[in-house]
Amino acid sequence: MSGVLFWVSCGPKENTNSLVGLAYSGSGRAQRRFKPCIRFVTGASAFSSAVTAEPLRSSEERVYEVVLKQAALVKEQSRGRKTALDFDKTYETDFNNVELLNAAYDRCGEVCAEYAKTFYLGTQLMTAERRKAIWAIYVWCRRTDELVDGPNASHITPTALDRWEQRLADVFEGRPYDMYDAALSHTVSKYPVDIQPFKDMIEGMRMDLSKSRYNNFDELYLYCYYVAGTVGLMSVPVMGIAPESKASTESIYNAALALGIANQLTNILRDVGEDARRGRVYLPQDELAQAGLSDDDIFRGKVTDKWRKFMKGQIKRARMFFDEAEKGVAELNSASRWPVWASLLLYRQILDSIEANDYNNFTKRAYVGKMKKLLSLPVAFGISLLGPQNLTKMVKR
Ligand SMILES: CC(C)=CCC/C(C)=C/CC/C(C)=C/CC/C(C)=C/[C@@H]1[C@@H](COP(=O)(O)OP(=O)(O)O)[C@]1(C)CC/C=C(\C)CC/C=C(\C)CCC=C(C)C
Ligand SMILES: [Mn+2]
Repeated sequence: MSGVLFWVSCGPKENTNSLVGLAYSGSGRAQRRFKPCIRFVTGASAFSSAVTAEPLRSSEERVYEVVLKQAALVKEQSRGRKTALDFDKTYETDFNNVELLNAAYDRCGEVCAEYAKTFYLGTQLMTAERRKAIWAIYVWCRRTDELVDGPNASHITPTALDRWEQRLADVFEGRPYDMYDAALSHTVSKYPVDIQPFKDMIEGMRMDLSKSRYNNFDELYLYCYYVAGTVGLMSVPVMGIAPESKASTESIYNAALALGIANQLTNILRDVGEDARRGRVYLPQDELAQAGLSDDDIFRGKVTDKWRKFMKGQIKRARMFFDEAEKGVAELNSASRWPVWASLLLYRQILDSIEANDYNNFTKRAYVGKMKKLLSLPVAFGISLLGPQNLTKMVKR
């Protein structure tokens, strides 16, 4: 992959970068047949989509196909199709490129340290190569999210997202536009990372532009996959699977997907009030109706017994996704487990905080205090070494 370091300045005409505030800050295996797992609403999938010609498939089934494809790619690599070593050799022969490349990765690390301090700390145990690659992926995700969530979000059009996607294709083909892209270009050449989850994340951003209500959990699940489940699928090929793991690749990817879904559901539950003030309701409309609630109750923002009961159910489902995710962490390369446990523990505690706020997610932001955040790091470290059960046993002793 020569040429990865020569990013071209003639990117998409609309400078998507300038719309992404942080971009130039500078500182900134149980073989399983498909089995729909965590379903709350068990009725037939209401996800019929606009594409009526397609047979009715639930979002979970559609997403599981992506999971299988990603898992197959990793297997291909382990059969020796493309090895990290081959690429290292290419770069080690050109010192200047290596210097530039390192600078590009350093910039990614800086962004990561600025935007996600705890996560950045958590990456410190990973091998230098993997850590840098995770930073590069993080930065691309952050920039993509900033397109629709950042200060210039109101100017973002579907065309801008199309350009961002074209640029992504260029990055995957070794034609990066800037330093951050260059790091990602190198990462995707080195690890068996597929473009599909990246494209899907952009699809999630498109969804955010056009959709502000979700009829049922099936629709919400798809959205959560797009904007967060994809992160799990992008990260596993870099974090690596433990050589001693007996689990199927599919089951590990499934756990990674579950962690993304759990995180996003948690985000949604935390931000109910904030989202409502932007005219958005991510909670499934049919479940709200079943609980005797409507958008108006959300806009009114009063914590009632109906609301508490509804929220308990939503929190329970998010926790089930976290539980599903936990099963996969022990299968990752040992050095990669720590940041994953750290992020899992931190996010799951947001759910505890919503409960502690007596389910007032209209005007009180659930958060994890500094002390608890800091404590999560050694706890995550302990779990990543000993496993959750063994750690609990040790603590109880
Ligand atoms: C080790 C580790 C945690 C790696 C992931 C690193 C990475 C590439 C993170 C990217 C995160 C990102 C910027 C995503 C863009 C879309 C987005 C913002 C999603 C939400 C994240 C939370 O961010 P924040 O609180 O800042 O949200 P606001 O924008 O402020 O609303 C998400 C909720 C999703 C994040 C999803 C993950 C971190 C999934 C992680 C899953 C894995 C790493 C797989 C682990 C593997 C197994 C086997 C369990
Ligand atoms: Mn966001």
